[in-house]
Amino acid sequence: MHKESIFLIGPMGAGKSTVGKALAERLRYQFVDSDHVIEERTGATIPMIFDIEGESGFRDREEAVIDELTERKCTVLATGGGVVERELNRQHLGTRGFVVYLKSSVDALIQRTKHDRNRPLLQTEDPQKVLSELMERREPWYLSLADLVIETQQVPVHRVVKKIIDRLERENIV
Ligand SMILES: Nc1ncnc2c1ncn2[C@@H]1O[C@H](COP(=O)(O)OP(=O)(O)OP(=O)(O)O)[C@@H](O)[C@H]1O
Ligand SMILES: O=C(O)C1=C[C@@H](O)[C@@H](O)[C@H](O)C1
Ligand SMILES: [Mg+2]
Repeated sequence: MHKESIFLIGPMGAGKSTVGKALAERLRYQFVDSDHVIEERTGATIPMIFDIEGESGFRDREEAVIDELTERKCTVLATGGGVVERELNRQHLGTRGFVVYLKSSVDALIQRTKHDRNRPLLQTEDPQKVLSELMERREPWYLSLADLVIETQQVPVHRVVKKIIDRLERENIV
């Protein structure tokens, strides 16, 4: 099967944006990050959107952007960690491209995100608890959507990219 675009899914801090950019460069694909597109189109940061419109306002914007971006060809799409919350997003991701789940432990995710204020859901007393609860709900979706699961724990970004490319080439996806 030849699927033309690569969709990266996984929780906050999994490395979707970082890995996605490097992967797109290696494949000579376009890179697009749905969180960035939402911010550009809204003219506001994600924390501002959450403040003003709530999470559901953000999810509505995300759903519209995902519908559009999953139609693009030869693209690496980095999604937001909560993209799997909406059924329509799951349908589009699952039917329009090759889905890679970047997997990591909650501990590693916390380490990677702890200095970053740009993730409103983690600006709480106990981000570890919040992230664990989110993972409990979301991981079954990540796993069921994934054509490929890549462990990213203790693996530097360039090695994650190489692992993905090796699999894509071996399976004749790119
Ligand atoms: N494999 C890795 N090893 C170590 N650090 C990493 C790895 N992948 C990403 N990081 C670092 O973790 C942080 C979060 O990465 P990134 O922003 O790419 O995550 P994300 O999956 O896009 O998160 P979000 O869903 O919030 O957009 C960054 O500082 C990045 O440099
Ligand atoms: O996990 C989440 O729900 C989110 C992840 C980020 O990528 C952003 O999309 C936003 O901060 C929400
Ligand atoms: Mg990101």
